[in-house]
Amino acid sequence: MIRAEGVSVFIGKKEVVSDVTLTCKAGEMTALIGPSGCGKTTLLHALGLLLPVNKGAIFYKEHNYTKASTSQIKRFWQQEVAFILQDYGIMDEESVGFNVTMQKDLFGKKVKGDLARLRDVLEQTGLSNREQELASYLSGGEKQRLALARAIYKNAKVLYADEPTASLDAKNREKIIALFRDFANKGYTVIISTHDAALIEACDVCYEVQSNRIARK
Ligand SMILES: Nc1ncnc2c1ncn2[C@@H]1O[C@H](COP(=O)(O)OP(=O)(O)OP(=O)(O)O)[C@@H](O)[C@H]1O
Repeated sequence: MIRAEGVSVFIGKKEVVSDVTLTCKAGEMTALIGPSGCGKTTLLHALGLLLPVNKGAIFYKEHNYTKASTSQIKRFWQQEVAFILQDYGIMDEESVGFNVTMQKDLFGKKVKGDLARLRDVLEQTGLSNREQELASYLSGGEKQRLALARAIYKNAKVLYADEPTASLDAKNREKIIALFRDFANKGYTVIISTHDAALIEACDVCYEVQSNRIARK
């Protein structure tokens, strides 16, 4: 569970996120919605501790992370969460397999980790048999699916996604929405910034960033 209490974020002198109080519950998909430029990505980044907040606090499991040390925040990123962001967080010069498992010999190219599970998550995300390929060969939509494969492999407890279906065709969109649903059904927290009507429809809670309104289905 991720909770924002009275959170405001300024970029320069501009208040981009204003006094947000929001709980993103475990087992639910929460959509951050609103017109372009209203602050969805900024709020998503603040909820993921990628951006400092200027007012208020972010809580994870009742622990106030606004006061956390750098090492506590790093542990949160490494052990608890996964990000599917617009700039992907994918290492282009590494293989697909490495990008999922994040394990290999220091100077080798061999993919390490749990290979059966790696192949399973690649199949789930429509990237079967591509573990040896360089990530730079993937399209934008494939890279987003690769980031989701990493999140599933990692068993992340909180998933942050920024416009995750923006560059997908209808078939892959459906597949990815179903995977997000599975994630939430396992009891994990899913937070998604999106304009996609089909994805919004699949969410349990919608938060309108501009008006600070919450709609629960
Ligand atoms: N690094 C930055 N420097 C200056 N302004 C920024 C920066 N990041 C965001 N902004 C501004 O903050 C506002 C909110 O941006 P944000 O990306 O959070 O909006 P968004 O709702 O996610 O938009 P979109 O739907 O178009 O992705 C915008 O006006 C944007 O120009």
